Amino acid sequence: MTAQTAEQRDLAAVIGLEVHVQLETATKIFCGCSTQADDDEEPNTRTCPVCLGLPGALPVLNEGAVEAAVKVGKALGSAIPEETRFHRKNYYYPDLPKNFQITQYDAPICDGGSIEFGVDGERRTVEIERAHLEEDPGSLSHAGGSIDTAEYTLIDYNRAGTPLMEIVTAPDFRSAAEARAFLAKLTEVLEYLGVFDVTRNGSLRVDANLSIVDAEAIDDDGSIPGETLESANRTEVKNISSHKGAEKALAYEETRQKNAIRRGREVEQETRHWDESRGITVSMRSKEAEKDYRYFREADLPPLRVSSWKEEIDIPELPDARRERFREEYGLDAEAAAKLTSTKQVADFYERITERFDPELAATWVADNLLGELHYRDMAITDVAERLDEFTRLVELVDTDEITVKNAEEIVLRRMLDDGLAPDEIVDAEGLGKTDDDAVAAAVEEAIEENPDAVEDYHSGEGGALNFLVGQVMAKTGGSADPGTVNELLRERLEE
Ligand SMILES: Nc1ncnc2c1ncn2[C@@H]1O[C@H](COP(=O)(O)OP(=O)(O)OP(=O)(O)O)[C@@H](O)[C@H]1O
Ligand SMILES: [Mg+2]
Ligand SMILES: [Mg+2]
Repeated sequence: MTAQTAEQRDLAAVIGLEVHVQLETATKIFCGCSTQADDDEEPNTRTCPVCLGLPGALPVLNEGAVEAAVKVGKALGSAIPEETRFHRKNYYYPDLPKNFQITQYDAPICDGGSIEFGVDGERRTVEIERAHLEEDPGSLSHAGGSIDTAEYTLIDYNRAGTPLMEIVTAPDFRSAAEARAFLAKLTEVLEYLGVFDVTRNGSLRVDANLSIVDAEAIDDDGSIPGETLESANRTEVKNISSHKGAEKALAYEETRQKNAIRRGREVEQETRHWDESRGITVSMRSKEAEKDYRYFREADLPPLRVSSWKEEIDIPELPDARRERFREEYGLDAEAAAKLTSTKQVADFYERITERFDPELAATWVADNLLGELHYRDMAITDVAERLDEFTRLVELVDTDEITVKNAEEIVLRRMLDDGLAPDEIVDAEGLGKTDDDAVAAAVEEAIEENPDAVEDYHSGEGGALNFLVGQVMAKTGGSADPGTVNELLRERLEE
């Protein structure tokens, strides 16, 4: 093809993701070392002969990791085969002192599946090719921060042996934005399953694959023939640690590869590195082929049968289903249902509140007031999950008309979060208890007596007079009367 025709070609990006997620277990996948890092821990202290790969040390599979993997498989709709096996993937790199990684190859624990997600107001489904269990390697820190310029590198094996799942998608994405929306959905599902902690540093790492094909090669239903996919040279950007990073790296690769093709150059099939600070991908090495890894069976681990056990492993209601149920059962609109199911903890909190109150009142208090105030303070629902009773009491104070909505929102809720006080303490301290009816009626009488001019203005039809009188009554009651009631009482009294 000449450069001329290359320029005229209509090109499309093809993207597939390999997502590595750390599974939340107490101990590592093949030994008893803890997976929980202390903030101030020293490197290479949470280790033992197994995760250091010392000769003769034998792995023992962690049941908790298998259970978490089965949950992931059930959520993805994967087939979970009768028998699954472990393999050694051989490579020489200091993050794995054994010089091989225990992983899965031809019999992964999860086979196939799919995930549905929304992007730009549309629903998309992406196929999952497989999801397998493996051990996390150690972590490397490159002096100066960048792998391609560092003078030396330090190794920490505390992470080595953390249970990982590699979830591999089909090359079904057509844009970087789609890939990012998928990652958000996947994270949400994993969090609902309770097998994953998104706040943990490095708990999700993405390898992003991208190639460019002729737009004509894409069938009407959006699928791409296998031979087109195979013949397209793809790059794999390794080890991206955020959703946003994955989107940016893919957008960069798309532009870079399209430019190369339009200039008549061939794209190298290679592994690249995402340089976050420079916002570019850089070449690391040519892409290793499967044969380079010399996969063979891990003889130290027997084949694993989960066939009967897997039936006993339950998963919770997943985000889409819960969203739908919230709309039907509680009559919420799409926006409120989405907010209230954004995490499992928020949804659980909301459902506890609805046990006591009208679902709409509960929705306003959780979705608008509570989440809004939490967000403003950089807090999460998990920071208040233990104060459910206090929050229930706050809604009750409003529901039974003991305090005004305004005071509840602007004083009580805010002080609950800022000062950690209980609602009744705040009501007492601030004198927010609504003045009783007699006191309000007395204040109305006083206001009318003291302001004959305003009363006259009211009768001659001046609109502002009533508001003025309401203001007087509110001042007399120290702001604790309900403005609506005051308004009504004044009107009745003036029309007598
Ligand atoms: N033409 C293509 N363009 C973009 N992505 C592709 C293309 N063909 C395959 N892919 C994607 O590349 C990824 C391949 O992942 P897989 O784990 O199977 O192999 P690998 O990357 O060769 O191995 P490794 O796990 O050692 O990195 C999948 O997500 C797949 O969708
Ligand atoms: Mg892979
Ligand atoms: Mg790969």
